[in-house]
Amino acid sequence: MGSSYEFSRNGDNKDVSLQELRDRLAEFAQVRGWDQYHSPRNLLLALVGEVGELSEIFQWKGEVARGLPNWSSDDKEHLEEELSDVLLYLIQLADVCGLDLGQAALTKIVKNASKYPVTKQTPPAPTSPN
Ligand SMILES: Nc1ccn([C@H]2C[C@H](O)[C@@H](COP(=O)(O)OP(=O)(O)OP(=O)(O)O)O2)c(=O)n1
Repeated sequence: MGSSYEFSRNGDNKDVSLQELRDRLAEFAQVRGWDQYHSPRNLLLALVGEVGELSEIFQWKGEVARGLPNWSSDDKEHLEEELSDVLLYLIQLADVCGLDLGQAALTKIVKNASKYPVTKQTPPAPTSPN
């Protein structure tokens, strides 16, 4: 039983679409009979729980440099997993709400751009020679 691609990874490095993730998640839930539990509220609570697990990774670490230069590969793998859990629940939440998350996000980016137009940046003040 199970889908032909259930355990396959994206081996050719092509972009993964939100639609593919949505479809795979829908099948994952459907073949396990978990649809009944995947109400919007339950998925939201699961999402918030995973955001908590994601936060724990950064808890007490102080500021973290971009690119995580000093992190072990185990720590980075853990971060990948928790980020994925958040994304996967977010995609499922949008799906059971009947929303197109990709289109909604694109629309929101356009809206953000008109709310925050690019302005000419004032260069930083020169430092005093003495
Ligand atoms: N009813 C469920 C249960 C799990 N998942 C999927 C979405 C998440 O990607 C992952 C979450 O699984 P766990 O609840 O086992 O959480 P973790 O993977 O974070 O495990 P743990 O909390 O033990 O670290 O599984 C799902 O879609 N629907």
